[in-house]
Amino acid sequence: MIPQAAPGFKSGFIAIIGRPNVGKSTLMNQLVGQKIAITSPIAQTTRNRLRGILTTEAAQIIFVDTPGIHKPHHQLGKVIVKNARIAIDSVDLLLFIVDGSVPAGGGDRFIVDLLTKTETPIILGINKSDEQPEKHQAIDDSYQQLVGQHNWQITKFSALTGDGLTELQELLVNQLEPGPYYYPPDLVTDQPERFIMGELIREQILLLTREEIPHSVAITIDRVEEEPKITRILATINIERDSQKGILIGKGGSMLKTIGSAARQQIQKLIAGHVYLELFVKVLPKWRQSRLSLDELGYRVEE
Ligand SMILES: Nc1nc2c(ncn2[C@@H]2O[C@H](COP(=O)(O)OP(=O)(O)OP(=O)(O)O)[C@@H](O)[C@H]2O)c(=O)[nH]1
Repeated sequence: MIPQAAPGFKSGFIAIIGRPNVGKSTLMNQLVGQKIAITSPIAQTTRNRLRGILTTEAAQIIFVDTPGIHKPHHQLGKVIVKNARIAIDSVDLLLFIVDGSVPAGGGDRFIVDLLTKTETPIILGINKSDEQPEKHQAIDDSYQQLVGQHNWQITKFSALTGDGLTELQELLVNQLEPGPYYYPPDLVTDQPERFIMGELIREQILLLTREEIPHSVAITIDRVEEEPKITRILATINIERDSQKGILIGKGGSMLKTIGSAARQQIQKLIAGHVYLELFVKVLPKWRQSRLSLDELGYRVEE
C-alpha cells in the first residue's frame, strides 16, 4: 500500500555516481540499512543500475546506485557508462562520490566534465574519511580544486563506519522538494529477489577468484522452487572461455563448493529461510562483446 503523503513530506530520486571502487554501493546499502548492492575491492563490481529506497517520517529517498563511470573497453563497459549518463539526467539530485583516501585524479575529472553538461543539482560526497587521516587536508584541497567554480555542496563521511551519514542524510532531505510516496514505506528495493540472488553468487566469485575470472562471469537463475521447509535454487555461472572452467570449479570441485556454500549463506539471509543451491558452469564465448548475449543476461541500456 502506498500511503498519502502529509503536507511537507519530501521525496525524490538521487543518483549515486562516481568512478569505480569509491564506495557507492557500500554507501547505498548503509543508507537503506540492507544489502541490496554487492560490494568488493574489485573495481567495476556494480553492472546494473540499482534502486534502494529509504523512507523516514519526513521523506522518501530513492537512491539510484550506478555502475562506476570509466572509459569503456568493451560492449558491457559501453552499456554501463551509457546507463550512468541516463541516470545523471533523470534524477532530482546527484550525489557525486569520490575516494577521500586519495587525492582527486583523472577519473574524477572525467566525471566533472560529464557533469558540467547537466542541470541536475550536485553534492560532492568525500567518502572513506576513516582512512589516511594524516593526509586529509591535502586531499580535501585537491577535491576543493576539482569542484572549482561550481557551487556544489561538499560533505565528508565514511560509508564503512557510518560516520557522517546522519549529516549526509539531512543534507539530502533538505535539497529535496515536497513530493509523494513513490513506493510502499517498507520496500527497500525494486530489484526482483532473483536478481539479488544472482548478484550474491557473483559477489562470492569476485571475492574468491582471481585474475580475469571476476569480470568474465554472469549469473543466470534458472529455477527457484519454494518448498515448505526449503527453497531450491538452480543457477548457472556463465564464463567466457573453456580455460576458465577449471579455475572456477577447482580441484575436485572444491572452488565451486566454496562459492556455493558462501553464496547459500548470503541468500539464506536475504530470504530468511533455508536454501539448497545448485550451481552449473557454462561457457558462453565472448559474452561481454555480444549484444545478443548481454541482452539475454539482463545487461541492457535502461532508458
Ligand atoms: N576504508 C573504507 N573503505 C570503504 C568505504 N566505503 C567503501 N569502502 C571499500 O571500498 C571498496 C569498494 O566499495 P564498493 O561499495 O564496492 O564501491 P563502488 O563504488 O560501488 O564500486 P563499483 O561497483 O566498482 O563502481 C570495498 O572494498 C569497500 O569495503 C569507507 O568509507 N572506508
